[in-house]
Amino acid sequence: MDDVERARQILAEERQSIDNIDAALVNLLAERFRHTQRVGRLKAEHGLPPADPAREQDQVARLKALAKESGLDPVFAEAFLRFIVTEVIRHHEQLRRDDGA
Ligand SMILES: O=C(O)C(=O)C[C@]1(C(=O)O)C=C[C@@H](O)C=C1
Repeated sequence: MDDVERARQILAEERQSIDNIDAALVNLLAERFRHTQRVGRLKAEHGLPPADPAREQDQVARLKALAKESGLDPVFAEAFLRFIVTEVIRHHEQLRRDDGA
């Protein structure tokens, strides 16, 4: 096997690992959103605010520490969490509107 062939084989193996990880991430995100939908319904039913900035601060601090330990860029970890939480809050606000309708 020549060098290029070997490189192609490694590339294919790495891509298989990446595909597996992407599938796990999607499954985990779906599971997270199932929980946040329950939280959103609870908040809508009881008139609680969709966003909780204090809770978010704790989550960001915890995830940044975990990211550092794992060798992941903590700035990226924070941006990723904020991206998800922004979508969750949008869902919560929709549930609040549905509940009030
Ligand atoms: O914990 C909550 O109160 C949630 O609504 C969940 C969640 C999250 O996605 O982690 C979303 C919005 C809040 O601002 C804080 C956290």
